[in-house]
Amino acid sequence: MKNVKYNENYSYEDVEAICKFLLEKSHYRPKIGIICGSGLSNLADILQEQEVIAYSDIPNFPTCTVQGHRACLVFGILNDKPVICMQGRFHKYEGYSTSKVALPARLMYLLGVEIMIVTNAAGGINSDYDPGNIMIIKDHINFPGMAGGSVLRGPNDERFGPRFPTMNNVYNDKLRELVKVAAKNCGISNIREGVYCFLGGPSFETVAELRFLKAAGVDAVGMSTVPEVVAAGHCGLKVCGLSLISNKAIMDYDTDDKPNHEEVLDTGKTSCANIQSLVSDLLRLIEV
Ligand SMILES: O=P(O)(O)O[C@@H]1C[C@H](O)[C@@H](CO)O1
Ligand SMILES: Nc1nc2[nH]cnc2c(=O)[nH]1
Repeated sequence: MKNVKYNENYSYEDVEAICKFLLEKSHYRPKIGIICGSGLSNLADILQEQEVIAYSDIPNFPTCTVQGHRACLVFGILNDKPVICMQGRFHKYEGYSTSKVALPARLMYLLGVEIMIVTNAAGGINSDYDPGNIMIIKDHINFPGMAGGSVLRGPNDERFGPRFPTMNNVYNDKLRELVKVAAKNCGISNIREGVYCFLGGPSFETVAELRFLKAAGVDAVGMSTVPEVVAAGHCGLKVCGLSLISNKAIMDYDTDDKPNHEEVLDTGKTSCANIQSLVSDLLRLIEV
């Protein structure tokens, strides 16, 4: 087991100190931030003129404990735009405090990022979805948030955003349309658009839970993203969310199939090239 500190709280000043460290280390002033989901760390490979900083070299920065998350920050250029890419996120189920899970979005905000592109691996609940499909997140269901476990729970620091932020259009409609254009440009036909549901994990869902989610209108289920998106929406970032459908949710009792993290990582390996072209063309289309 790594010697991981789970519970520290990250105040505005703590995030500011990390931001200052990075701005001193790097000459980049990123306008776009990317978070890589499980098995999708290679997404950062599309950045040119890279400056890579390991999370462990950043004072007071959390680490990653989940396989498939590389724990590096990569600065670089993509289609003439300065970008920061996080190879590895912090999940609530790892035991991290809410302010640690919110850190990537808040750090991006203080660095001057305007658009956050967040990716994840998710289980496909919609019966039309297959592994390898890419789902543009149109909206989310924040299960822990609906039950009092919001990433914004606790004292509100107005310097990040208001006490009661709206989540309408948090997955920015113009960005969603641009992703569709980018998918066409790249010849990616297996693009979908749907609702992502965030559950606490780390156990995968039971059949009964999956049937419940399907009845509630969920298209894909995962264990991340929403806390980052809520924190990003809180501080006014525009968000684009992409789920790689890594496995089909198992909705039947009469099967020996089981979801597993290896399958999730394998789909990431085989589908990362599609996400790379999609994000690359999206950045060409975005104006910042
Ligand atoms: O970080 P993401 O949401 O991409 O990772 C998913 C959810 C769990 O962390 C893991 C399960 O295989 O993949
Ligand atoms: N909760 C959940 N997260 C996932 N991440 C990748 N696949 C899955 C899944 O089937 N369920």
